Amino acid sequence: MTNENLDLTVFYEFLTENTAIGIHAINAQGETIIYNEKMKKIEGLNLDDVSDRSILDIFRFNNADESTLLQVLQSGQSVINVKQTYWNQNGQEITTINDTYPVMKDGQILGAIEFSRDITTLEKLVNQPLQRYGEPITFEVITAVSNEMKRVIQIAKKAAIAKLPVLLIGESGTGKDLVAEGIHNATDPISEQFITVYCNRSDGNVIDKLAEQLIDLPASTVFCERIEYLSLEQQEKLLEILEQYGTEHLFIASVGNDPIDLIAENLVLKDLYYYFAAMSITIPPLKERLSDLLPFVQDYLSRYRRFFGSQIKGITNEVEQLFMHYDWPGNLKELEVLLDEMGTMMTNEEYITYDILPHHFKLKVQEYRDTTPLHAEDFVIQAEQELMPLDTYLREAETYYLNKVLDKYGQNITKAAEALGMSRQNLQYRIRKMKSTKKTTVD
Ligand SMILES: Nc1ncnc2c1ncn2[C@@H]1O[C@H](COP(=O)(O)OP(=O)(O)OP(=O)(O)O)[C@@H](O)[C@H]1O
Repeated sequence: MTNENLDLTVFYEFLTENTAIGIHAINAQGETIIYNEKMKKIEGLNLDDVSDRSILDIFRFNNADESTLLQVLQSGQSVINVKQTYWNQNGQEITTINDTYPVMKDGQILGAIEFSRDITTLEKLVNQPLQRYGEPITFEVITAVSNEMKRVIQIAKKAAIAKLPVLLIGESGTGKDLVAEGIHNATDPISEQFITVYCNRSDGNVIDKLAEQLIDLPASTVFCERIEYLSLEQQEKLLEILEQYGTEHLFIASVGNDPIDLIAENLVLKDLYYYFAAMSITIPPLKERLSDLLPFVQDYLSRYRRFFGSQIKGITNEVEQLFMHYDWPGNLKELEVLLDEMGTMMTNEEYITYDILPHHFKLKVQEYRDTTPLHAEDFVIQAEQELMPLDTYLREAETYYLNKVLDKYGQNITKAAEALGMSRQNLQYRIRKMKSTKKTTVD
């Protein structure tokens, strides 16, 4: 067969399905026409047995990807080198770099195609140590303002004293690594080394490597992160290690879901669970302990000021409301990644405003923002709503409006006063009045 007669489609199909780059293509109507294996892996879809693409069309894809494709379809302009960190359908943290191009023929747009490079592992190896606190993790560094988190720290302290095996249970980004390191640093005398075994990035024989490392190792803390990602064979090996070295070293393990469910799904060996279960600590997701959110942001920003000499003071009320209503599937890690991302975009702003939020995050909170104009419903007279005295109504309307304007200008009094057509002093007086009224109402 000559090259001219060769059906290249077969080669293109093979290439698409076997490349290490995620590919998602849509036609001019915005319908998915290519969605390759690697993209399914990146998105965490378990659709091996699905070949019919129409089923893929109804699947809820990552919003930001979808919209970049649609955006490119509309504009005809490529969008390249967009770095994104998000939590996929399996709750795994994924970082990708995406290039999205229009597909043109004879001056007409036929569709758009996105190439997604999965850089999760690289990102973790290179950047995460930098995002760390630059100091050993002790319980004091961990944000624990909520009662739930205070309880976690309380049990973790007991675990450090007892030096018993610990199982940390919690979604991705809830702080299991931090708590494990906190336990290590609270042991007395402190164990020699803190070793993390990354089971979720395992190369298949990570436990064999641990076994080699443990020979001649002085008393240390060994943290096996996300044991449910180990093969059952590797879990058996881990059990053997625990039997052999359990009295010498402190072993801590973590799982991302309810361990009983993981056992039922045959993802975790019952005996391995029993080994750790005596001291299990559940770290609730961020959405169930929202009182940790703002203190975490404040801690983050004060570190940011210290390390980078930045001016940043806080977040505006509007951003705070959005943060408090978003459900944070990636928990504090997602919030931290978001703050990192905004940090790189800020120059000399003092407040994080809605405008600074990255596009992908705006999309996530768009529905809430659209359906819930901030307190605006308070000013609409509804038949069933109890009427308030005029001066209360006017005071609330003033508070609402001043806050909106201050947010718009990143809390800059001079600019906000100018926009409101009043002097700085007048605005400052009104802000003070607003704050004292708020205090009186709360007390
Ligand atoms: N309570 C907290 N206080 C301060 N920082 C936190 C807290 N929880 C999480 N973080 C931040 O989030 C990042 C991720 O947390 P961590 O790696 O401990 O989560 P994890 O539960 O182990 O997630 P995974 O299961 O994905 O490994 C940490 O580097 C830390 O900066």
